[in-house]
Amino acid sequence: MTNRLSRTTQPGLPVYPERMIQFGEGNFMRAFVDWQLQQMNNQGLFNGSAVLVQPIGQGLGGLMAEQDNLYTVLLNGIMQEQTVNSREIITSVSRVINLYDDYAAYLALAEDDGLEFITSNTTEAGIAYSAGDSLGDTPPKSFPAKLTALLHKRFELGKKGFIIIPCELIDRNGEKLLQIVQQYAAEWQLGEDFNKWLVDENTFCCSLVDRIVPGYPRDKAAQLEEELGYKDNLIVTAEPFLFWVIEGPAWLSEKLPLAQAGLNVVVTDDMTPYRERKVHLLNGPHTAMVPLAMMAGLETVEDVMNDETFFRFVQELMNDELSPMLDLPAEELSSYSAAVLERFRNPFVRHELASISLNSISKFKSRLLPVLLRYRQERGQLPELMTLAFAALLLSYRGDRVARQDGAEVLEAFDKAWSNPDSFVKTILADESLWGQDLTLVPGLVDGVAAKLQELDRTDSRAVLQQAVHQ
Ligand SMILES: NC(=O)c1ccc[n+]([C@@H]2O[C@H](COP(=O)([O-])OP(=O)(O)OC[C@H]3O[C@@H](n4cnc5c(N)ncnc54)[C@H](O)[C@@H]3O)[C@@H](O)[C@H]2O)c1
Ligand SMILES: O=P(O)(O)OC[C@@H](O)[C@@H](O)[C@H](O)[C@H](O)CO
Repeated sequence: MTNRLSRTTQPGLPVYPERMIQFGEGNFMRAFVDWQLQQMNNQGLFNGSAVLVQPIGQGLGGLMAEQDNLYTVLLNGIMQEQTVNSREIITSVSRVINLYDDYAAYLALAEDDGLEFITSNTTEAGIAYSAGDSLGDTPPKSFPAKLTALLHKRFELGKKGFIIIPCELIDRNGEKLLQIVQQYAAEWQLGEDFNKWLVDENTFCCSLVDRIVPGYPRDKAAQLEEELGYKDNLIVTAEPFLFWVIEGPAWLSEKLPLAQAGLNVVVTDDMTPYRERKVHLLNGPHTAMVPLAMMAGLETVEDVMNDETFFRFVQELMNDELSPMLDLPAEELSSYSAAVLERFRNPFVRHELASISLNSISKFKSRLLPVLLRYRQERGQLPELMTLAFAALLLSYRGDRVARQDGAEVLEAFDKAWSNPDSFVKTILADESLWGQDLTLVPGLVDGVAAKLQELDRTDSRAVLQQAVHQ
């Protein structure tokens, strides 16, 4: 029986003053932001830790406390053809506040002049307005309302504002967060002076994060415990690759010297091209491969990459259909695509297709649909592989071949449309609540998707793919 990871079983680990408030204690943030704080601390460039705020009642705060807020990050993968297998005990988290248990401790963060930064990842669902929240709630329900309460307390104390960098994977996340905070400020009548302080004294940045973080290595936990010599219930596995684009003022690079620490971080005044490249060339292929591969019985991204037919599908999708539609230099797109393929091929992390499949309809809408529509518009024909992936997605939402994971309203819309198979494609493509527009108006789309869907339903996805890709 090995000892649990703690400051007692691992004496002598450094302690840093709190400089960042971080909403979200999930796997991603601990392997991304906190891992980067650690790298800066290791080089004596930051000397700071993050105090984590658990944004919903259920979370990892209890487990973190049991381990004195320590955990191990394992980086496994191949980077620039070199194998990376590293492990590190992360000491850059000071504590986790569960604001449902101790709201006073949360609000007290406003008093600490040492705290300069706020980061967050509350999933795509987190940056949202929730009607009914009020300043007196302990706590308010939504993340932006919780943040507004903290900022208001800070303002009342006459202190300086924060540099706020949300990491949620939604477009223009910093602007959206500020907008909702302003909405609460208006609703709660916090006054003109607060509104002015909010904008003048705080810096809301938009950001884009990129690192594949499969999380806790359930299948290898026992073996790792033996290798590490301690038990750690919060191990996070991640790929070595990382990229963080922060749209913000140039001086931020000095305040938060991530790039100086050798980390792949860009501070820019326009993150748009980076966002499009990542969302369409990494997340897009992820979402496209999921229904086709799951219907063929594959389980992980690595399985897809090791299967010749599926690999060709991914490669041709990226090279022939996605890249030509992106407004970036061809060279940059091809080197990014090559890096993505290398990351997908990572033999050390088990990235489950089922986990990527969560909320696939909204993912298709943002990751693939805009490119499909642009292709149709510019080339006067449908992109074959994207159309095939779209058909496979719609078929997979019949629910009889692979498990569906999506919101109740989405599943209801599909069940209703599938109740009449003859008109299914037309009904579902007409549903503006799913796609933000009536897709039956796109010339040829209903027939194109319906033909592929029938083909997939008649045979199997591998056979259909074999016809579609260039052998
Ligand atoms: N895992 C990856 O490879 C990866 C990579 C890039 C981005 N992301 C994004 O990061 C997010 C979190 O991923 P993870 O792997 O850390 O998951 P996780 O389940 O480990 O953590 C989820 C975190 O989000 C919080 N949360 C969940 N629902 C919320 C809500 N409604 N309001 C406020 N907070 C909420 C939880 O408290 C927790 O801190 C996802 O949305 C994902 O898109 C993940
Ligand atoms: O995390 P999700 O569920 O939004 O999407 C699944 C993957 O596409 C995603 O996690 C990528 O691996 C990640 O965005 C890489 O940075």
